[in-house]
Amino acid sequence: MPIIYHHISAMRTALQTHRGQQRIALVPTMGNLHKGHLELVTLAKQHADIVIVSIFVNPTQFGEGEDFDSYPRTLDSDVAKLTSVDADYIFAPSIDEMYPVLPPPTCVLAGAIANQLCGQSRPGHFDGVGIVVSKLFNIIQPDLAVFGQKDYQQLAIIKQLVRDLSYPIEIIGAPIVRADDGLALSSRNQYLTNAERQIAPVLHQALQRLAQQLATGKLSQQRMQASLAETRRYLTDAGFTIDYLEIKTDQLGSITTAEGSNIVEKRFIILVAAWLGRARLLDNEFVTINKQF
Ligand SMILES: Nc1ncnc2c1ncn2[C@@H]1O[C@H](COP(=O)(O)OP(=O)(O)OP(=O)(O)O)[C@@H](O)[C@H]1O
Ligand SMILES: CC(C)(CO)[C@@H](O)C(=O)[O-]
Ligand code: BAL
Repeated sequence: MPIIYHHISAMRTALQTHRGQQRIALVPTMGNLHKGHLELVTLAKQHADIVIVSIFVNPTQFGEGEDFDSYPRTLDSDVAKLTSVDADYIFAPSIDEMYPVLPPPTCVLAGAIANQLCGQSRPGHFDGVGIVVSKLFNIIQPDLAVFGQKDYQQLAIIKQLVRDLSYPIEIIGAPIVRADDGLALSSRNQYLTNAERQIAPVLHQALQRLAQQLATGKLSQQRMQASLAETRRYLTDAGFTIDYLEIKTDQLGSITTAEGSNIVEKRFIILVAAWLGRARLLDNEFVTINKQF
């Protein structure tokens, strides 16, 4: 069973016996763990000797009117799940422990990459992620940290944070873990009613369909926009309210258009966020253009 620490000083002391001798991995989470989180731990175990899972529902990344109060907090069952994958430590601090002053006057801002996609509909969200992840990195000082590709923008922002603040930490992106019907696992899936849960896999199906359309033939800006518009209609008809459906480079830059309006990139990513009832679902899918085009 993993050892649980609620205080920064005790967590740091425990890690002293490992530091320098064993490779330490951090898996940051907000708890209410599912198979997606457990895969992050399994991946971390493959790259490190000691795995710490942090469980902290971080208030600074929730906006006004968001689900901070109702976010599921399930520490006992999380501990049981982490025992099954052999996690070594759980770091589960209180809000006071993490934030002596709330909101913290110190900011970690990610710039342009954070002002698009999820950052547009959740202003300040990535500032909150930036500060809490910086704090976790400083407290744990891991050799590596694992984040899921489901939250692709978050992963890109954390890679930028590590580069810009010179953290000596390797960042590993873990593939999206899905239910059998293709729905990306997420703690917020439990906000779906039974009827909505039947519809939810359409999100991934729509991404796969769009990816297939875009991967074949010469891809012009017009054809890309038409396929995006058609997919937006398809999702809206299925009952989703689309927050965004966009195509970006793997670094989350804009797609470039050459003369003749053809798309330059041969590999790019489709990203979507869409509401279904009370749940805001995220997903993404990479597209690689078939070689002959
Ligand atoms: N299905 C998944 N596949 C891979 N990684 C995942 C998956 N779901 C969550 N993660 C990763 O787990 C880490 C912790 O995420 P978090 O605790 O917010 O879980 P979540 O299921 O994404 O919850 P939420 O519903 O709040 O988005 C993040 O790095 C996230 O990308
Ligand atoms: C990285 C994280 C644990 C920071 O609170 C959170 O944003 C999440 O669960 O993805
Ligand atoms: N997994 C992302 C955390 C959040 O939605 O706040």
